[in-house]
Amino acid sequence: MKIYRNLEDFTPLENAVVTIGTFDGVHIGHQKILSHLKESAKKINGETVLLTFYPHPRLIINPDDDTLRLINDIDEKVRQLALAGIDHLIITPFSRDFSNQTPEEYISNVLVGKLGTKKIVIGYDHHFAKDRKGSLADLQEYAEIFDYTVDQIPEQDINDIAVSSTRIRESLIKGDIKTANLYLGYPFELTGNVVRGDQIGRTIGFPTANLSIREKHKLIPAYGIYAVEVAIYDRINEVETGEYCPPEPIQLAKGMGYIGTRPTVDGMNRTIEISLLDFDQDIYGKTLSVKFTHFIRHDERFDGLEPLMKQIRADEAEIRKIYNL
Ligand SMILES: Cc1cc2nc3c(=O)[nH]c(=O)nc-3n(C[C@H](O)[C@H](O)[C@H](O)COP(=O)(O)O)c2cc1C
Ligand SMILES: Nc1ncnc2c1ncn2[C@@H]1O[C@H](COP(=O)(O)OP(=O)(O)O)[C@@H](O)[C@H]1O
Repeated sequence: MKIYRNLEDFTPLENAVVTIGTFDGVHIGHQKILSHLKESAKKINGETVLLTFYPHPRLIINPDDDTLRLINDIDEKVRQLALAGIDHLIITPFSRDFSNQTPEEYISNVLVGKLGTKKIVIGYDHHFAKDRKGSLADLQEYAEIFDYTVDQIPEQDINDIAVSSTRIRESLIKGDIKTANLYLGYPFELTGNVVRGDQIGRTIGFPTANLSIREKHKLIPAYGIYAVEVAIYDRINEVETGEYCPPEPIQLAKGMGYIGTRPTVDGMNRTIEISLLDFDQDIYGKTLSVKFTHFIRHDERFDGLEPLMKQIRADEAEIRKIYNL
């Protein structure tokens, strides 16, 4: 997959098969669109192009919007799209200029002029251009003039996509990892850098790597304890342009994930901590990608560190059983 961080850097293709959207989650509904895109491209010997926006359009339209909760950060999304087999990924800032084009300008400048679109795959409810005035009807109106075809994704499939996104978000908020992962088609993940905590962990026999999540708008699952699979990276760099190579982890490990306020030690803020099993290394400053596979229990207040340690030992036993460790 080739990545472009700007529409201007893209050279129009002979046979571009294009779709446009935020694709947050790249879940099973999105994956259906992406397979349709790939099949269509194969038929006309074309290449697949996905145009997405970053930062999220809602943040450009309303910068103070604090309600946006993303299933994927940008790196996670890029990796999932590469796995889905997209040929060209354009990540473009959703600027006012871009969004102020008329439907006709957008079709002729962007779709035809910049991308070389031969087929566009779009949902029946897709809107674009100034004031979201552009619709499927506009795409169809200009199809003959500009020599492209339009594939409309049926309403039922779009509803499925909406259901998937909603189900994933609701499930994560409840801690129902099983349902979230079912709709995602892969395990939900959090990516963050390891920062210093209060260093109590090592004194109770469970050192925990404290994660600072990189995406401010990332959806954080319910407080609780989870079984997690962790990939440790030296650092994941910013998404670069050019041929995409997924970053190589320096190590893989399994562990216990904790999300909560640490009520037992009168913690004030939410922390995300990972205690890795059969692991004893300094990983401050490293980047962790944490895949959530099972929910174990809710966050609880214990009467002191002794009962908390006893419970964490029980959590560990349960997680070892899950992973056969
Ligand atoms: C598997 C696991 C389960 C945990 N469960 C709880 C809990 O139920 N209640 C709580 O107050 N803290 C819980 N903690 C958080 C501990 O209080 C925390 O790891 C400890 O205070 C160390 O903090 P530190 O990272 O600042 O060193 C849990 C931590 C782990 C790794
Ligand atoms: N098994 C392990 N799981 C997680 N972190 C570990 C482990 N072994 C060693 N470490 C290191 O110890 C640090 C956590 O120790 P801890 O006493 O909990 O301090 P802090 O409060 O700074 O997180 C981690 O950031 C990591 O560098």
